[in-house]
Amino acid sequence: MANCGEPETRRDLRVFEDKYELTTDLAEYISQLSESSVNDRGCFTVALSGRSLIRLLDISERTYCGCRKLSEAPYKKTVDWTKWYVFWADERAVAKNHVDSNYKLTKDVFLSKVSILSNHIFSINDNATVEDAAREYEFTIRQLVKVRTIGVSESNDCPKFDLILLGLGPDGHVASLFPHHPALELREEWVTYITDSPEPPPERITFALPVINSASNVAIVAIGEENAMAVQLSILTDDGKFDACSLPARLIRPDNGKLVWFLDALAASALNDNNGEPDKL
Ligand SMILES: O=C(O)[C@H](O)[C@@H](O)[C@H](O)[C@H](O)COP(=O)(O)O
Repeated sequence: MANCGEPETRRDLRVFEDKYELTTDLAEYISQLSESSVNDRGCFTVALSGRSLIRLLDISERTYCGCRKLSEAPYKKTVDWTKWYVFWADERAVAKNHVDSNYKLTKDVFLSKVSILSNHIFSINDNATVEDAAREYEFTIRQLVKVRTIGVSESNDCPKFDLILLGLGPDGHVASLFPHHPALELREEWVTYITDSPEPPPERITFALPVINSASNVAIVAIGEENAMAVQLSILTDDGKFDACSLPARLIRPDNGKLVWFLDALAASALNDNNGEPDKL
């Protein structure tokens, strides 16, 4: 069995009535981290995952009084977007204009609405093979660590992103790190690639675990009942009988950073089963 030990972690559990309240708090959380990173380091390095997490940044299908989005007031003016550096914690190996592209989704619903400098947005090379794209992406990140645009971990030479935003799959996958996948065991690579994703498309690049766990802040955002079991199994404490490789989200334990779970009530609905009342906002 792979070495999937589980060190203690600083974790904050935020549960919201619905995805609108979650979106509002997520926007404030990101805005505050941006401000503190820019004050401390002069820039803010953030890595995104795909799908519903990105859509939450620009939730619009229902006007909801009080729902604040990062791409709108007050943040549109208060966030120092020119200091942002944007990366992807995982990306599908498809063309940038392909419907499955996390870059395309992020550009359409978020990047096109805020003034982040285009040369501060680091997407993968969609003309390369998935293997070369992963290698090139790691090389780009290594260059930015050298000049300290991206910080470096105190405990290893890994990049220390200011924030890594992750979604959660019903099988407990985060980024493109899937249950029992050899990619979970990588310790030297910062960025790796897979060609057998159980979810389409099969070819993806993804940050390796040590990079995610070297971040200053990691947020896992999960909504909907379909994620309730994965949330419960990721958060509940147990006596180590649990093979954590079967649920990659359990392996998200920032070494010197902070983990925050953003959950709507449906995604948190199974937490009561084991641990009693979760923290409720
Ligand atoms: O590119 C991807 O597929 C994502 O980065 C992946 O890790 C996603 O975050 C989860 O699959 C959750 O996706 P949903 O939130 O849409 O269920």
